[in-house]
Amino acid sequence: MVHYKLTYFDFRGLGDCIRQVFYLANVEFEDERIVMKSDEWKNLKPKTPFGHLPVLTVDGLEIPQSMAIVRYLSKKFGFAGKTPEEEAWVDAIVDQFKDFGVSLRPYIYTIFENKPADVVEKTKKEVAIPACENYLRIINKILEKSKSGFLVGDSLTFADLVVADNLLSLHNDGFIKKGQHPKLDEFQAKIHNLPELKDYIASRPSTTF
Ligand SMILES: N[C@@H](CCC(=O)N[C@@H](CS)C(=O)NCC(=O)O)C(=O)O
Repeated sequence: MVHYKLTYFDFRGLGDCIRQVFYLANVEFEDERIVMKSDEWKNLKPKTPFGHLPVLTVDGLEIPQSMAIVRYLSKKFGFAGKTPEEEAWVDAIVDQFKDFGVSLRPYIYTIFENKPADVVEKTKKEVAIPACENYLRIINKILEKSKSGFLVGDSLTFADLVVADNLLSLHNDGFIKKGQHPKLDEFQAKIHNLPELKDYIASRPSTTF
């Protein structure tokens, strides 16, 4: 049996969609959770392929980069799209999610660098909120056209996992208010209530992001 070990931090972040693929596929994995501000991470960081987590170890082979990992597992377990065109759309949505993350950076830095409250608020208003509105508009538009309620095709793909978990973070951060985007709320609930995921989602440590 293949031995999978996922090394990530003790929050959802970029790692939880990977954990969720294992639950969906009902495949055992070692879920190694590390505290970011710890000596354990300080010692491990230089030994990782790219100096970041997540890293997936497959029978001793290390694979870095969250989206490469989730795509690799999804291809193996059948959640990457059923045709080359579906695969392209799954990748496009995930790339859009990554672009959204990049566009939020100036705002996130104001928080990490403890900038004065007025600078944080200004960056939130001028950068983060418009970026968020643009991203949510794109996802909404895709869902409005979807007949299955999934983002691509008629079954779940890893794009659904990535987007649904990110929507939860945007709710937790106050970027989305309950009821403001019913289609997105409905979508997130649909994914997180899938029978294969429901118990894990209910029992996982509750973190803001
Ligand atoms: N593009 C990378 C980004 C990885 C990344 O930035 N990971 C963060 C946690 S989400 C990290 O390792 N932070 C700790 C550090 O850089 O020391 C991916 O998607 O895996």
